[in-house]
Amino acid sequence: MEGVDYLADERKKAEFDVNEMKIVWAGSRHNFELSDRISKLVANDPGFSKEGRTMLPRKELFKNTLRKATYAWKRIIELRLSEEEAAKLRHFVDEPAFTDLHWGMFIPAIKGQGTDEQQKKWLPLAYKMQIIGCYAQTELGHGSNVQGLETTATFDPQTDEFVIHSPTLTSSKWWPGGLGKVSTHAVVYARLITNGKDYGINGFIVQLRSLEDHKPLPGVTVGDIGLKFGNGAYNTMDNGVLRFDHVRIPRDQMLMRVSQVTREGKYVQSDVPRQLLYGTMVYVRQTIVSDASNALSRAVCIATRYSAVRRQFGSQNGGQEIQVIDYKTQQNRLFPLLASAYAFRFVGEWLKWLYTDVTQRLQANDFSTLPEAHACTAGLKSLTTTATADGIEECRKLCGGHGYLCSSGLPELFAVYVPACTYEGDNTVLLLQVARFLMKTVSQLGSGKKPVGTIAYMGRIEHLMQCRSDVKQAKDWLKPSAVVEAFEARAARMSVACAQNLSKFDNPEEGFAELAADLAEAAVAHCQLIVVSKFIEKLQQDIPGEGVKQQLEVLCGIYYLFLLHKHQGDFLGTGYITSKQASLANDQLRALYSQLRPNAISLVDAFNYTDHFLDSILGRYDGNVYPKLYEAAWKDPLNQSDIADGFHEYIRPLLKQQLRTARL
Ligand SMILES: CCCCCCCC/C=C\CCCCCCCCCCCCCC(=O)SCCNC(=O)CCNC(=O)[C@H](O)C(C)(C)COP(=O)(O)OP(=O)(O)OC[C@H]1O[C@@H](n2cnc3c(N)ncnc32)[C@H](O)[C@@H]1OP(=O)(O)O
Ligand SMILES: Cc1cc2nc3c(=O)[nH]c(=O)nc-3n(C[C@H](O)[C@H](O)[C@H](O)COP(=O)(O)OP(=O)(O)OC[C@H]3O[C@@H](n4cnc5c(N)ncnc54)[C@H](O)[C@@H]3O)c2cc1C
Repeated sequence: MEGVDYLADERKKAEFDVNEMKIVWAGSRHNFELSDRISKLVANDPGFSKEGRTMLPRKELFKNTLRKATYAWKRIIELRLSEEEAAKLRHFVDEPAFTDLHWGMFIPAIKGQGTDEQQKKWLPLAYKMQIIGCYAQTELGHGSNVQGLETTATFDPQTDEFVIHSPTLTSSKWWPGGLGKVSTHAVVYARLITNGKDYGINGFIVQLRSLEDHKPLPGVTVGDIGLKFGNGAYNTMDNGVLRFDHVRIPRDQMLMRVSQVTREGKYVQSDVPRQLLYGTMVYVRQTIVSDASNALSRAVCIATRYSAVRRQFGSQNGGQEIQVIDYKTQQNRLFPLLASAYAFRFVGEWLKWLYTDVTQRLQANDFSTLPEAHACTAGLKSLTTTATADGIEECRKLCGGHGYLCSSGLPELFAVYVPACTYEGDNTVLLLQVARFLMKTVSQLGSGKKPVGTIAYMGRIEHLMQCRSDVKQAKDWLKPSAVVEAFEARAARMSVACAQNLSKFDNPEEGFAELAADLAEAAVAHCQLIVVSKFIEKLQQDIPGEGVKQQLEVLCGIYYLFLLHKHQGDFLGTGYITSKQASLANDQLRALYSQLRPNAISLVDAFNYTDHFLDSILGRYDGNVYPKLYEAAWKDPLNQSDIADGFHEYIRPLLKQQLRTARL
């Protein structure tokens, strides 16, 4: 029945002001109003329909994405949307496209690594989309190891040009999004060679295609790398392959903020750290952390609503069966994911602040916080994307068989999301960057250099190495100080243990390689401490709205107690807690599940997702799941006729043969 809210009873149970929670989730009233307005604008526009997307063959799917991206641009111009509104519109259109890389990496790379003059020349063209760009770093043979890239950019002083060349098959650029079929330009990362000397990697703006007929320019071989995981999903993106055969570009297309090559071919290093070459990656890793809460909350919204609709077992005297959300096992799988979505939201907000802060400092030539910004963006990108990808898959399982249908929205969400664990730095490789930062920090303790920011706790290392938890009863685990100390002591002890083991090796690099798995675990402990601390700090702010703060306290408790339970080996092994205290933590966790249960539906309503954005029959706002699943099945192309195509060729002969066999 249309118009009936099957989840109305659930919504009546809420013990907090959902509208105020929507504002907390959005980050501010302004953000809420912006998201609300733009998401509805997109949902109500048939030009952005998602109908049949997972059924389209690749060519049609891709063309449809081009149509949508162009239509989005048209609406952005017609409605005179600001940059912020335009980014929101692209977000709610919800289809990976070349525009993500144009706006998300090509433009930021020019902004971050181009001189003022270069920005003045290229940015207006890019802002008007008169050129379309991508970020071409990864090669067939090298992705994680940026210093290992093989493409060369050799300066020719005769002509004042760089010659861009792919010397080997493995030097072919491979993966850049938007490269295969759309981009006219790319920021290409190549080894800078001048006067016969190799100065390592630098960025260059290279035109790839004609702006007239879009044909690849002479010396450029470019195409799509082929079909990727999942139906629809990331196949809307033209991840590309690119080879250069001595392609010439003017010298001033080398991005020259970090280093320059003069007219005479002299290499000049600016007084900014070389690591700024990696700045675009830091920026994108930060946006990926913010985006993790979008993806996870979406999956959790679907699984929570469906868990309240779905009933199994326990019917008594002909009454209704039990809602699966009431099973403790379901809660133990679902509620920590709900809590994680909120936790990642807040740590994403904080990371955005950190990124803005480091950017302002860089502009004032203060590079002191760059290592911390790198460690935080790398570590949190790794932590949040791993948890989100695993969480989406868990949500699919939480929806039982129906979660496996594309109409649940979950398979496509997973297929689109899971490469986040790999792109912008493989998650293990990034954790090892955090571990290096931690080992450096431990090695400098006692040198007089005071650790600050997210590693300030290392400054209390003596206390953290010997303190013990003073939790005596389950509710003591609700005290922020008890929790923060537990996570600090665990992280500090794991780092110190790694440092002690490392010191046993004569060659530190050999030791690092041998102990890499332990180091990655220490990095995870450090990153989890950051997320827990930022959630607790959020709760120390003034949070208006009846019951809102209390719900966030419950979520925060679930987040850290679940982590404590899952990693209790670390907490017990480092000797900070006893097995009795671990068991009390688990008692408290169960109690928090019961407190959360009546609020579960309203907590996912607070994400304020439209049905268009969720694109899931199981996650519909009104909970009207079964009729809609039934209706959708009949839209499948296989159901266009009663008799399947292929019946006469394949099924009929088979049946005849069986008849003959039966007669024998
Ligand atoms: C694009 C997305 C945005 C779209 C936006 C559109 C709007 C939509 C609206 C909303 C936004 C939603 C956002 C969601 C995004 C989803 C879409 C994503 C699309 C996919 C994009 C994918 C793009 C890519 O994958 S690009 C390629 C990325 N490649 C990598 O990440 C490679 C990883 N490898 C490395 O980074 C390096 O090789 C390394 C760090 C592993 C090692 O580097 P190295 O060998 O040079 O270094 P060392 O280990 O020796 O370190 C030396 C020294 O440098 C320090 N360091 C290293 N890296 C950095 C850094 N980045 N910054 C600062 N410092 C760094 C390191 O710590 C060492 O320091 P020491 O002090 O110890 O010497
Ligand atoms: C969907 C998608 C979009 C992408 N978009 C772009 C783009 O727009 N532009 C671009 O330039 N690139 C892009 N990439 C490429 C991406 O950045 C790389 O794939 C990524 O950096 C990982 O590198 P890799 O593929 O070389 O992995 P590899 O390094 O080959 O990883 C393989 C395995 O080796 C392990 N490993 C590697 N090094 C180490 C180490 N030192 N210690 C321990 N383990 C290690 C990894 O953990 C992993 O398990 C994209 C990739 C994908 C999947």
